[in-house]
Amino acid sequence: MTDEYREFDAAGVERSQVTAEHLPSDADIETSLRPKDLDDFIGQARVREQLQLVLRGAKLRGGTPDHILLSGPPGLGKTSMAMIIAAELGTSLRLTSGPALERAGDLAAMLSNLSEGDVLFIDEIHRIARPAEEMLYLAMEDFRVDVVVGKGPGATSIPLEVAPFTLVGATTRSGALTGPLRDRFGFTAHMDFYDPPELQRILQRSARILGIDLREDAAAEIAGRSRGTPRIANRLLRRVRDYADVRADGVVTRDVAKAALEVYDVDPIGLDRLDRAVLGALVRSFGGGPVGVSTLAVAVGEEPATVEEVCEPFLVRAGMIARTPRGRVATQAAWLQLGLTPPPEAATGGIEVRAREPQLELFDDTDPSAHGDTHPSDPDEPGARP
Ligand SMILES: Nc1ncnc2c1ncn2[C@@H]1O[C@H](COP(=O)(O)OP(=O)(O)OP(=O)(O)O)[C@@H](O)[C@H]1O
Ligand SMILES: [Mg+2]
Repeated sequence: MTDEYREFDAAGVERSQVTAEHLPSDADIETSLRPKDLDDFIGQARVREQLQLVLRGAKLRGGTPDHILLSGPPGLGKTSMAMIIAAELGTSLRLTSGPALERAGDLAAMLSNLSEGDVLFIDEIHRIARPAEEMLYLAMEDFRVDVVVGKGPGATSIPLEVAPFTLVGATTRSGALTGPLRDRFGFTAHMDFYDPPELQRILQRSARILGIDLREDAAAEIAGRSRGTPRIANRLLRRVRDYADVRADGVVTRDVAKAALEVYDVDPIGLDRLDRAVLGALVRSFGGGPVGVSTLAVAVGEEPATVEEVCEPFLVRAGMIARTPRGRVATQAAWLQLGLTPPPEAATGGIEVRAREPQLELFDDTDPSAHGDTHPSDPDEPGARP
């Protein structure tokens, strides 16, 4: 591994190659790999179709489209999509982020600089400060802002016109948005994890751009370990390229990809260090749950937000964690993933888990052979069936 690609966290621990978080080393490469227009954007067929209608409709009428909210886990293409929206509209994109808009004045300056039809992109919009958020309501609805000058009884508010613009907000936590803000978006696009064939096409496109000789079965292998996330797929591709260049003849075959991913500790379904830590804590320290997300975060030494936004969505999607009103619960798949026998009351995944009731029937009315898993009853295992 070359040093320029290595990332370390505050504690000096090397960052995993498979987290979906945006790392500084991504910056340049991501720019070159970003899809440029809607046709170039692979996957998210539904979102693309919906967006196309929103954008074309506005173009036909010669107006600006409604404000658009893009929501979904990190690395699925929200920023790319915002850039595409501006490109499709043939307007310019102004970029900022929620945490940068601490004071309403910052936002007022941004808004008053917009030209008609511009796209204003606010990344991490759920982190916008309250005063800026209130100013945004008015700007989104009436295309004006009230700038307060002075303090106390002498303060006056000066109304300021804002050119009609389209706000594109991106968030990894649409649930954290206040109701009034969410209501002011005319269209919300939910970006979902990509399936392996889509990731394979993304990898092949990236390989073409980066000049990597990537064989089809190798692309499939990497796609399967990318956690449904294009950013991770592209990152793994770069790691596999390093390996191919250093230890092979530069050609990425399936065997080269497999060997490389093994070196980088990417497990066959793409779980990373944090995923495994969360599953391990949930199962081993909390007996499978239910446990609150902040308790879980403390147990693995991470911020609750990271566990909730970066790690959990994929584990839920992979059917390993269930969210219940009483907390997070490990499903049978999670126990099996860790090589442990699931207790009888473990959820099967994707179902609502009920409060303390005898759940033995849960197994009895499923045909074990149907999912190739016989749930052996180990007499030493607590909770094993007689
Ligand atoms: N549909 C896609 N087709 C091809 N490449 C994609 C696609 N979606 C994302 N990518 C690639 O993944 C990278 C990450 O995407 P992007 O930065 O848009 O994600 P994001 O959702 O904004 O992430 P974050 O929440 O961390 O800001 C991009 O550089 C791009 O190369
Ligand atoms: Mg982004």
